Amino acid sequence: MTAPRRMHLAAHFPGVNNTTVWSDPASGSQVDFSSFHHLARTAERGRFDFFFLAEGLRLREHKGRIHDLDVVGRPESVTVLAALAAVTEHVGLAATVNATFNEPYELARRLASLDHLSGGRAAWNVVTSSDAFTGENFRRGGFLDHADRYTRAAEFVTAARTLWDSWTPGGQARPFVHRGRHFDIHGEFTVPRTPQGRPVIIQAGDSGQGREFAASTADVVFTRHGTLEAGRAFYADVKGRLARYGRRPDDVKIMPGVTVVLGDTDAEAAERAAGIRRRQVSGPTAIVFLEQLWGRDLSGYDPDGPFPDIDPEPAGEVSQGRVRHADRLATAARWRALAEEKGLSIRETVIELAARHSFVGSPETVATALEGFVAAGAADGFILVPHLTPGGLDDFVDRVVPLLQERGSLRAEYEGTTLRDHLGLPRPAVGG
Ligand SMILES: Cc1cc2nc3c(=O)[nH]c(=O)nc-3n(C[C@H](O)[C@H](O)[C@H](O)COP(=O)(O)O)c2cc1C
Repeated sequence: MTAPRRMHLAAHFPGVNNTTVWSDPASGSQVDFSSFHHLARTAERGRFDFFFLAEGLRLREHKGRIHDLDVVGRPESVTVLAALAAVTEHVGLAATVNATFNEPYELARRLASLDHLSGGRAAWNVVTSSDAFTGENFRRGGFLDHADRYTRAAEFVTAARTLWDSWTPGGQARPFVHRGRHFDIHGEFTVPRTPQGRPVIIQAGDSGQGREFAASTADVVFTRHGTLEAGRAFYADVKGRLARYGRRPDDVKIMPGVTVVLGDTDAEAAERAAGIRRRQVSGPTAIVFLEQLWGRDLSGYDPDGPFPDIDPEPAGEVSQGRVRHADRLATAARWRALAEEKGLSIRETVIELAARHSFVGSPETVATALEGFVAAGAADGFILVPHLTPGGLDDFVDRVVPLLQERGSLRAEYEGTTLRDHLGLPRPAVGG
């Protein structure tokens, strides 16, 4: 029997979504350091590659009020990770930081500092942000179109690499120069070359441009394509783009964000999953979910009743922040067809659309399914998104991780010290 392929695992600290059941009595603070500490230590106990923090630069609004499904506020990622560096030893520390509103010199300095403080465990998830609403927080306002956001992001990473590479491995600072469309900078970088040479780059965009950016630049791709079929298509697409940049399939790790619900038996897990889904989508949550697409007030509808028979308002905006629907009428028609075909209420339809769990079953069932994804070329690993903070991955690490380790599909111990070591990525040569 050949050994199974090793998978890479990461832990996602819950953020802006309705995955997290903040109303659960077992749910803790999203701000207290003890929450970050607990989840990061759990990830390390499970020999995960990295701990991941998302970023939202503006609290979403719904009907002019702070969106009550969101965590109301959270601390800045690099700062949190710097504190975690002191209380963890091995696990990678990945910060989502926007490339539209920051500047290369300042961010490269912060990430290089994190790489030093953590002994080579820093990663940067390069996101571009999607809206003028977020931009209003900044001096630059809306600032860039979708297309320009990726050219800026690509140039941002190139500039950051120039800065990271400007010190010789021997410890000499050399002047740097970067001249491009978005940045024209030169000078001397203040942070010596870091343990990883350069922090790991993660990318999370899904458009053609986002995928191209990932293929040219990223070490890890965080994707939403968490079903077997969609995962395989995405995986083949992104890996197929690499050769154009002189890269090999193994140079980029593809990691979908997934949820796991465990039980002693598959039946018990299925029952728990159904209960969690209902808590993730309350009646009012379901109406809000629909209003985001409809762009109009639907508060008169009964969440346990049939789907609205009126159409969305094509130009209506009741929500501000990261909700995007390309074609509202077509999407509404699709949702309505699903409701009618299965005889579902509004709430049941939203549960079906928004709260499906990726892996549900006993520890054996889940371990086998995760391995199946990797074997089938749908993923190189997974970013686990728990529904509870901070204890939501305790069970996974206690019950699934030992099985994966026994079967050889997950490392039993860390074999290197840096995040690049965990991911099997070489330390880049200066200027390479
Ligand atoms: C799985 C996933 C996670 C993301 N996480 C964040 C995030 O934490 N913060 C953020 O500002 N944007 C996040 N984004 C948004 C992307 O950076 C990007 O702005 C957005 O997907 C639009 O780009 P696209 O059209 O290429 O998909 C995420 C996107 C995906 C697919």
